[in-house]
Amino acid sequence: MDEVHVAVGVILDTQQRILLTRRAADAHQGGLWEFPGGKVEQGEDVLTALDRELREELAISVERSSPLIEVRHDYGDKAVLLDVHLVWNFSGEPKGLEDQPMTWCAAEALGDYEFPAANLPIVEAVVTALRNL
Ligand SMILES: Nc1nc2c([nH]c(=O)n2[C@H]2C[C@H](O)[C@@H](COP(=O)(O)OP(=O)(O)OP(=O)(O)O)O2)c(=O)[nH]1
Ligand SMILES: [Mg+2]
Repeated sequence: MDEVHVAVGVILDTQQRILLTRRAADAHQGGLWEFPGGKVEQGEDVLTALDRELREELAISVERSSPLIEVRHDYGDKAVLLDVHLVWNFSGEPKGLEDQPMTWCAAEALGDYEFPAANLPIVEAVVTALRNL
């Protein structure tokens, strides 16, 4: 099965809270919370894709980021490579341009949200990264 390359942003505010959005009910892994992002286009650099997706979905643009983790996961109906980056600084005020629910969540509260199965190692990596600041 072809693997879908996805640029994913763990977007932090000044208090190190994390921006979560909820996937549309009819989308793949619908209704679950996610870290914003989307598919890398043919020939596109992952950071370019991340910036483009965050502009499209949230009207923000990435100012400073660092790689966090790469996660491969096969859902059966779809295989993904999540290329996850911490977004330390961004410009603009995030708003759900696709009417997606949105919330800021402290790292220690990530366990209260339902994520797609592929996100488990991401959540662990976020908690570790923020604990070690
Ligand atoms: N953005 C994002 N996608 C995730 C996460 N976890 C996870 O399994 N995925 C999966 C769900 C999807 O199969 C794929 C991302 O695709 P997407 O639907 O966000 O892609 P996109 O924004 O380009 O949207 P579209 O072109 O399909 O409308 O990665 C996550 O935390 N964030
Ligand atoms: Mg998306």
